Amino acid sequence: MDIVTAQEMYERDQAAAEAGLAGTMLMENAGRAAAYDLVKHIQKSDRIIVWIGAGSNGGDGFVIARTLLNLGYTAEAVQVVPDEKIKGDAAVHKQIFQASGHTVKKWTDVEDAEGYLLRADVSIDAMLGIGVQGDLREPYKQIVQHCNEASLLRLAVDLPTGVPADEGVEEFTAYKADYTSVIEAPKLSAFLQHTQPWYGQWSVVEIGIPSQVSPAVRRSMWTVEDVKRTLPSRDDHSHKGSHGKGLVIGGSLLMPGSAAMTSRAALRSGAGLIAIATEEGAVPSISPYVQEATFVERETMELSAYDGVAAGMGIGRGADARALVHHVVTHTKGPLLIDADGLYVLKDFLGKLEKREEPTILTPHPGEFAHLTGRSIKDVLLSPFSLAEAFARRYGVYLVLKGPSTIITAPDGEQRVDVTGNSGLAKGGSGDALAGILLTMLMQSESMLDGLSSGCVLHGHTADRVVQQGRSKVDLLATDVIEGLPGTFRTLSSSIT
Ligand SMILES: NC(=O)C1=CN([C@@H]2O[C@H](COP(=O)(O)OP(=O)(O)OC[C@H]3O[C@@H](n4cnc5c(N)ncnc54)[C@H](O)[C@@H]3O)[C@@H](O)[C@H]2O)[C@@H](O)CC1
Ligand SMILES: [K+]
Repeated sequence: MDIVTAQEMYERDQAAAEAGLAGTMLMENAGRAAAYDLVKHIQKSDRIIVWIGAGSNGGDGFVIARTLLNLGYTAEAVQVVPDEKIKGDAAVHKQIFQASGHTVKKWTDVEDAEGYLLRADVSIDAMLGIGVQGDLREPYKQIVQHCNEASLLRLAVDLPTGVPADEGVEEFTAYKADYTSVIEAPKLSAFLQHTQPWYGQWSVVEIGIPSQVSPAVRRSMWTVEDVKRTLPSRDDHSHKGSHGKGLVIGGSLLMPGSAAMTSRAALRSGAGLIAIATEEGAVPSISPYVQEATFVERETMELSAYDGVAAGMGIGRGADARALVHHVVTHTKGPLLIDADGLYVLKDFLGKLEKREEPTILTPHPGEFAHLTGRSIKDVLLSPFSLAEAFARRYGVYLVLKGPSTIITAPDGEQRVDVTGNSGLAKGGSGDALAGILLTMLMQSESMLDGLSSGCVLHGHTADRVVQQGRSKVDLLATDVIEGLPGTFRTLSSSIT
């Protein structure tokens, strides 16, 4: 499913119009689709207010109110702006609403706003959508404040009023939705840490724009269904060499667990062979946890003898670590993933990445990405899509920017978003497990972007499954996720079991 900016959404509407789907038709489709989606959250006995703003989001509101009344719900349409502001397609639908025998109520006629809201059970916000610019003006602001304080179910259409569609906007006042029915495609703000909570739960309603006419968007969600569709199958005649021979360069005397978890996660994800290059003193702690792995010495390791290398977890941030990662970056010929401490020390010679011919994969969380880019974490969280794209293009790398919505960016700027996983993953070790899964995926997948996206979903989806099956978000450990991988592979494809 595509993820769009406001501009891309307008281009899509425009393309539909050129194909003959007039704005009024799309509005009818959007309003009806949203109404049928929203009623899943509404009881027949509920008293509903539909708030209608000045633009096309308000136009959707007239269609929604008419549809709800047709279905026998108790709904009032409240127009929050003067009549002359209702124009174009929205005016057409206002007229249809009135010609159907319904009355449009005006916000200016509402006396005792608090009492009015107290009598309602459900509020449907069709005030503003992707057209919002700057902070809310009146009367939107006071209506939003009243609604946010009232104890009613808050539903929204396309976006909660006031939430910007795009990234980069820090300050705004917005309607706090419990649920949002998103029109046609999710907007960037549905995935950002500071805007996503305003949506509540959300899902997307399809409004009839033919995909053939939609301008291509190089940004989409990657889901369990996509993993099922693309996961490499395991040939009956395969041998251990067919599934990838990987090298994990990580761990140290004080941090042996990281390399252990990365290696075990790689093997649990189907890698054929895993070798570990670690500090000698760490071997006794690592080997019992991952008996299938072999060990090589860092001084003599053959960096080009592997189908994939993952480096950096638990190596520390000192001069030795820096020299190690420099050596790895300049001598590894095949695909190379760098994580954790490796990213920290990489900062000093980022330019070396541009010279690599085989894929480089960096897997930072926002703090590590802030360090790599010299930006603040706040900037990264405000504009992760554009910063990730610029970085991936500049250094020619695949960037896996981890978070509740993980953004995977290819060197050509194409982006995927994985929203699986839960707060139980916000713990030490999660990144090590993910790096191991990604190491295997990058050795086995025909498309690097598909493989990395699937690796992220495998990790998050497994965490979700393990939590559903008895662990909680409080006690979930990275090792639980690794041991949950077999269950995930079993459920994903019959050809894998
Ligand atoms: N053909 C289309 O374009 C379709 C549009 N659709 C709906 O239309 C919406 C986009 O419509 P519009 O482009 O008219 O935009 P909006 O309906 O989001 O809002 C535009 C209006 O908001 C006012 N406004 C902007 N910022 C404001 C602020 N800070 N305070 C107060 N008022 C402000 C503008 O003056 C304008 O009157 C989508 O979100 C979607 O809900 C759907 O009906 C599907 C089809
Ligand atoms: K809205």
